[in-house]
Amino acid sequence: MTAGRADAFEQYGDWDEDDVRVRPNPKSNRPRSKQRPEHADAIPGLVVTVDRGRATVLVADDGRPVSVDTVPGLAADRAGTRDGAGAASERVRAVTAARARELGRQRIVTGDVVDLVGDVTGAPGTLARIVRIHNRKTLLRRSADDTDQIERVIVANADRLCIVAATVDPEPRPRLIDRCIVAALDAGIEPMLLLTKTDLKAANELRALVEPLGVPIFESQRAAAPVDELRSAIAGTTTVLVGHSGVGKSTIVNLLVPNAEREVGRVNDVTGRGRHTSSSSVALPVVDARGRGGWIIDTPGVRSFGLGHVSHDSVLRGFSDLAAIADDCPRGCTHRVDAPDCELDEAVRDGRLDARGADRLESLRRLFVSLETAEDEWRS
Ligand SMILES: Nc1nc2c(ncn2[C@@H]2O[C@H](COP(=O)(O)OP(=O)(O)OP(=O)(O)O)[C@@H](O)[C@H]2O)c(=O)[nH]1
Ligand SMILES: [Zn+2]
Repeated sequence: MTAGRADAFEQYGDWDEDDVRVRPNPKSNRPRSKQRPEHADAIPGLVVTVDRGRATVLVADDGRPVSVDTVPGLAADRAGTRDGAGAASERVRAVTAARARELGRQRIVTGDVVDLVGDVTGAPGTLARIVRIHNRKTLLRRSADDTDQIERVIVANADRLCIVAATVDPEPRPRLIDRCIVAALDAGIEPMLLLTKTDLKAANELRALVEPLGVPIFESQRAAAPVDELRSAIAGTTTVLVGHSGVGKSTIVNLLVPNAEREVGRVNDVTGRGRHTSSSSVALPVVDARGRGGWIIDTPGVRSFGLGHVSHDSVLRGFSDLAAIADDCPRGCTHRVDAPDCELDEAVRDGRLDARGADRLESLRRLFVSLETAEDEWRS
């Protein structure tokens, strides 16, 4: 690495991860275009999976960025129900790409919007180069464990995190659900909960735990999965699915995207590596009953959420009503149960927080605890 490249890395190597931090980040105001004046002919694409250094990038034939609006045509095409006569923006091809050297160590993840140069035809055996990663709206991250400050990026640009948990078999792990909620809130991603196997056991306990947080809850039974409701919830968004092995995540993905298996095979065909060979995250198009599109991102490799990178404040910010009250807390207040003169306790006493608000506070404090206790893992 030359000195110049090393400097460039010093300066920009981390900007993608800094990008979604809530605290002000002086770097983010720096113009990036100065560093990357070249590649004016680059075209944008959406990274749908990354496998051993090769990204599969969807590129629209009309050169416009692939968005949720592109999904209906794309899904119809892939399902074979359309003859390819869709609007221009719906014509999409998969391009295999590797990162260009100038990206330094910046990681490319599923959900990234990138700029491509080189052979972008997507023809078999071709390889394009990724020269830029667009600013990320959100970045779902985890630490390797709770003491680790180093963040691993999981998925970029997600709007929602759908936590899939079974009411039984495997036993639900409420602390793990909390951890997922915390990771989502920290990333500015809306959490939602999908409780499966409610035909085997009712969801009451888990509901009671999560409802005060205002997290939307869906229930699914063997013969009655809420496919339409989920598709509507996903429409217009990029929704990441996480869950312990065996909870029924694949079952749901296959219901939401009837050709998902084939898709996975097809995506991997593009990389020439066959199907079912990787545990990488994959973005799949979902269309709801009204024809609106969205993406789900299945994350088979995500087994844990180390929260070493998460602060109390970033969790509190997910609760704007409580955060507004906590503005009046004593300096350095931890807002925990034992915090002296916490304004949130005062608000319960003087009625600013009603019974529901008090429940919410209790749940928030439970989330704080998940920042302070050792990590739990999804391991079967
Ligand atoms: N009774 C019942 N069984 C379900 C339900 N959803 C899934 N299952 C069963 O649970 C088992 C696991 O389902 P999968 O969809 O493979 O679970 P997964 O979360 O993808 O697990 P991995 O494939 O190991 O990652 C299968 O035998 C499913 O048939 C449900 O709502 N009710
Ligand atoms: Zn406080």
